[in-house]
Amino acid sequence: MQALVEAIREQGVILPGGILKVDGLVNHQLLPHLTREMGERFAAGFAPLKPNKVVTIEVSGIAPALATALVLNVPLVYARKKKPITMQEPTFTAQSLSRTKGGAVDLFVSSEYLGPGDRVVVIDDFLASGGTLRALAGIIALSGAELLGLGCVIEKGFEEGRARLADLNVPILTLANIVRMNEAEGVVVEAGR
Ligand SMILES: O=P(O)(O)OC[C@H]1O[C@H](OP(=O)(O)OP(=O)(O)O)[C@H](O)[C@@H]1O
Ligand SMILES: O=c1[nH]c(=O)c2nc[nH]c2[nH]1
Repeated sequence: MQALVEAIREQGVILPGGILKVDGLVNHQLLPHLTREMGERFAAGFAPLKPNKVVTIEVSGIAPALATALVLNVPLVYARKKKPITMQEPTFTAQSLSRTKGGAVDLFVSSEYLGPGDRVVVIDDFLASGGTLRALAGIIALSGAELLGLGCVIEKGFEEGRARLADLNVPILTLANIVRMNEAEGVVVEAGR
């Protein structure tokens, strides 16, 4: 997605610990036209699989996931990181590590909104180590739903999350790929795959 690649080139900042700051387009401020195109790209890629639900994780996954769900015309379910008292039991839960806040994070999805018969596409903002998507895939498996595909806005190819998720045996679609990033070269980014 060329517009995304250009926005990352313009705004991406390398932070310590191998973190790419893209707060101006994905993680704090959103650019609606860019978000809409993300949704269109994911929807075009996944529509042939006939999903009936999009699943993501709060908070940064919600915008691209909603843009995708709008085009596919299916509901969007987002995993919560704290279980609210409104959430109906039984719930499906898994743990992941937060890359930007540190520490373990619990993810919760209620059986009220995910279960057998659901055909799910997962959308998130970053694919880095793959740990978060692995946790969400675990929740989907626990629920009895079928995972059809994974879509991430930005892949950090050098963290090799894609290879780690290969055993899930589903297509992985990303819109921009960070090949490497360092002080000398800056952020080396190409179209996703
Ligand atoms: O592939 P991984 O190594 O698991 O990294 C990707 C995850 O890390 C971020 O979550 P984080 O909890 O940092 O932030 P968020 O609250 O902005 O979604 C991001 O939103 C992805 O969900
Ligand atoms: O804002 C972010 N920048 C990153 O580099 C990253 N990796 C995983 N999750 C991330 N979030």
